[in-house]
Amino acid sequence: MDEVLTTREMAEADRLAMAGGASGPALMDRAGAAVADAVCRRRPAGARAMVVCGPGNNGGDGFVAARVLAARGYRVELFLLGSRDALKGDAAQAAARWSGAARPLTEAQPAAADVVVDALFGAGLARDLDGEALAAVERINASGTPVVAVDVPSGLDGDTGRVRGAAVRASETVTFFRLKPGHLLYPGRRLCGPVRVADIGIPESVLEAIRPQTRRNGPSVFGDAFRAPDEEGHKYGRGHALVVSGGVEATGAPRLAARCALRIGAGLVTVASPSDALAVHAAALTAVMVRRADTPADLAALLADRRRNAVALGPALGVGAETRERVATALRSGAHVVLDADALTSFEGEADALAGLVGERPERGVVVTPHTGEFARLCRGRADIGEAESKLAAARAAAAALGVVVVLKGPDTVVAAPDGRAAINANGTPWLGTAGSGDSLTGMTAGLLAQSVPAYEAACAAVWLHAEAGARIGPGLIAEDLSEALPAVLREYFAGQGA
Ligand SMILES: NC(=O)C1=CN([C@@H]2O[C@H](COP(=O)(O)OP(=O)(O)OC[C@H]3O[C@@H](n4cnc5c(N)ncnc54)[C@H](OP(=O)(O)O)[C@@H]3O)[C@@H](O)[C@H]2O)[C@@H](O)CC1
Ligand SMILES: Nc1ncnc2c1ncn2[C@@H]1O[C@H](COP(=O)(O)OP(=O)(O)O)[C@@H](O)[C@H]1O
Ligand SMILES: [K+]
Repeated sequence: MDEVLTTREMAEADRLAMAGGASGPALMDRAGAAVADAVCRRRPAGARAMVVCGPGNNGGDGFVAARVLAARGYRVELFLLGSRDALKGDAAQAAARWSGAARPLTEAQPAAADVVVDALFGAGLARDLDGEALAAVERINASGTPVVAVDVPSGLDGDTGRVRGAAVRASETVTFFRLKPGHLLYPGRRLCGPVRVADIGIPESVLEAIRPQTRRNGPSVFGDAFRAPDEEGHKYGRGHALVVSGGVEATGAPRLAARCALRIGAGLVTVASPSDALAVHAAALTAVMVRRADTPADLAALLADRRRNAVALGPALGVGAETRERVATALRSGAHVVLDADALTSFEGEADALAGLVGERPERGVVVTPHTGEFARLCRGRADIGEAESKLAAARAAAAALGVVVVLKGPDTVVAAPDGRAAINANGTPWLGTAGSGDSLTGMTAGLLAQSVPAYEAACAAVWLHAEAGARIGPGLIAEDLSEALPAVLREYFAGQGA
């Protein structure tokens, strides 16, 4: 159920279902009935339901919902953008079975209704709203009346999560068969409200032909790759993560990362520290080890020991030539690499230089974990990435250009692999927006890479487990809590695998 379909893929699912014997009107009937069910959960029979319909099949779903609601005793008024005669195909058939009036959309007064069904535009939204449609959306949003949106809130682009001119602010959304990217990407996610995915009779088997490349992030994405340790295993079988520290005034971030790397299961974790910070780290760390590394050559010497199989650089490391050299050293070693924060900003506007270094050792995993600001700096000058139509498209383009797994962070973190796979995360909490939260994610990623989880799955697992830990703590969360919340999160995760 975690596949996410683009509007084009959804149309293909529809086509394949019909080629396999499903009928268009039957699909539309189930879609409209699912919308009516949502209205019934919200308001009792007898309530005033206003259905606003557009000129395509989204409007067709609205006609079905109107018919079902009227039959269940609701007082239904239906308003249509355009004329009834202009409706085509399944929508025309659905309209023919609606015995009530279809009044002009300009007359719709949503403030007078108990609930609005928004069936103006769905997957077929082709341009920014204007004129009558725009005015109707503005009236709906000003009314304060609860809204059940059909497929997507009208005006929301289902592929990008962006608003085209204006969009309905829905109380809930009923979509069909699978989620679309716009339900998960902001601002779309907020405009949808809770999203219900209705089964309308499209068989699962259509997915084998469509092979969707996008998923909602969760254990279905990474569960096969991240398993509990083997019964007869030992710490050396769970890898050794190295976290590179900056100077004495910047030791907290790498320590947060190191602790998370250990908590998520790396067998050993070492902080590589410059001399001036050694004593600070030594005093603050117990299970995590400390080794001296003043120069990039020192780092290279530590990484020459191939048992140190994952390295994280960036948190509080400082921006500049020295950090670039450390990044180059890490990328030339045999270790898997996570780059965050200053490690990425040190390549500001030079994504190609970073891609060149990555390309020297294509066999090992590299994950970058920028927030939006770091991403924009790194990709400055790359119009193909900067002007991408969505966060999802931008992360994918960057992953392909850099040859790395990109974790583009935020409330709707996107993880993208160079081969086109992508996952959108949705289990977080705004309480994660706190100092050191990203450093913790970097550490979790390194800890999973150390355990030989492949880069894409490691990134997806780290993002999901980090968000899960954050959501469990919620109000009052500080970054130190994240590592401490992991044991309970991991226990449940492994229990879910039957481990
Ligand atoms: N696929 C499936 O499996 C199933 C799909 N189902 C349903 O079908 C929906 C998709 O239907 P759809 O393709 O007919 O598109 P839809 O969203 O109704 O809009 C197209 C119409 O709007 C118009 N229009 C567009 N933008 C506009 C604008 N800014 N301002 C004004 N007009 C604008 C556009 O006009 P045109 O661009 O041609 O001028 C055209 O007339 C989908 O969301 C789901 O609800 C379900 O029944 C279950 C099975
Ligand atoms: N509103 C939010 N909802 C969910 N997750 C969030 C939200 N804001 C931030 N986060 C998450 O918190 C982390 C913040 O990372 P970052 O900005 O690098 O923090 P820092 O640099 O302080 O460590 C990221 O994993 C991000 O996805
Ligand atoms: K809609």
